[in-house]
Amino acid sequence: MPTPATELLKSKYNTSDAPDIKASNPAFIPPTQPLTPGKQLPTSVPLPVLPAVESAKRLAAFAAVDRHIALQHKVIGIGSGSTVPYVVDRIVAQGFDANKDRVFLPTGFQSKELIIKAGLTLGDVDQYARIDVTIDGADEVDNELNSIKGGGACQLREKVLAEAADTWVIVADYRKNSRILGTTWTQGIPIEVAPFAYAKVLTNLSHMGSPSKLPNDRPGLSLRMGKMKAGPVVSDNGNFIIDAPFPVEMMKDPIDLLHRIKMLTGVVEVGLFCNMAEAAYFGNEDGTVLARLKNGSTEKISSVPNTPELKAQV
Ligand SMILES: O=C[C@H](O)[C@H](O)[C@H](O)COP(=O)(O)O
Repeated sequence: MPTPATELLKSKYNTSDAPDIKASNPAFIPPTQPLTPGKQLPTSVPLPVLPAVESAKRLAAFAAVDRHIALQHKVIGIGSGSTVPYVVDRIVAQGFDANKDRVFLPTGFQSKELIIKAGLTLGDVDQYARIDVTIDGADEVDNELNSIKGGGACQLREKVLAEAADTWVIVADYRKNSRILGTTWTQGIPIEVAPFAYAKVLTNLSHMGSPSKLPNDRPGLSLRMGKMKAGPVVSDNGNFIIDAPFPVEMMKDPIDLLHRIKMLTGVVEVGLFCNMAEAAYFGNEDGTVLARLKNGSTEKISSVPNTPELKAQV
């Protein structure tokens, strides 16, 4: 008996008993069935042309899926942020057969919606403690593949799905590629805290050296407040978020900083992800992708199959 999810998934792939969705979906990529590992998707796919930064995100996401999500991977973690929808698009493009026995675990409300809307099978990390691959975005990534995450307040679930994964991969655009964390993501390390403990943790962080003001009168250490909502941002887990910037000397050693912050009672999780990533993919404005690998090597991927030509992007 097919489940509603199977039916939705079938319809995504334009199988014989489903309506032709090509006309209504400009990002539709014809399924390759059966998909064989390493097989390239068909050419001449009508993907929409995107502004440069969005195009860079899409390139990174597509390259990461092509390299890290193979047929044998059945439990897949889907991260959060604006780059991740392209990850889901590329996974969907692997075809019905590739996806029908897979389960997808979200890192928050947004990715849960993405999984459901794509017609993929939703699971959770309490059912699948071991994940084959998790792909996620990041706010900034350094040379050692340490990253700042939590710009969207998802870092707790993101870290659980990163740790549970055999392979954790970062996707981002060129703006996130950095030498020292805190260079471009200046608003601070996102820290999820138990609501009743926030004032105590703010005091602790201040004593640790997080300034209350940044140059040019920008806000420093602070409780993250909602936009279009009176009061603080509340995470998917019902907690508050503190943004804590630190001086560059402290940011140079993110592992030490992570350990010190994590030890503060009331802290639930810290948006510093250290020594976790297998690889990071950065989409560039020129249509290439920079792959930075765990072993310290880098690779320039000069073209990603089935993406609009560079000339179409500029
Ligand atoms: O909490 C949010 C996450 O850590 C995101 O993965 C991160 O903020 C990056 O998001 P984006 O891809 O939109 O820059």
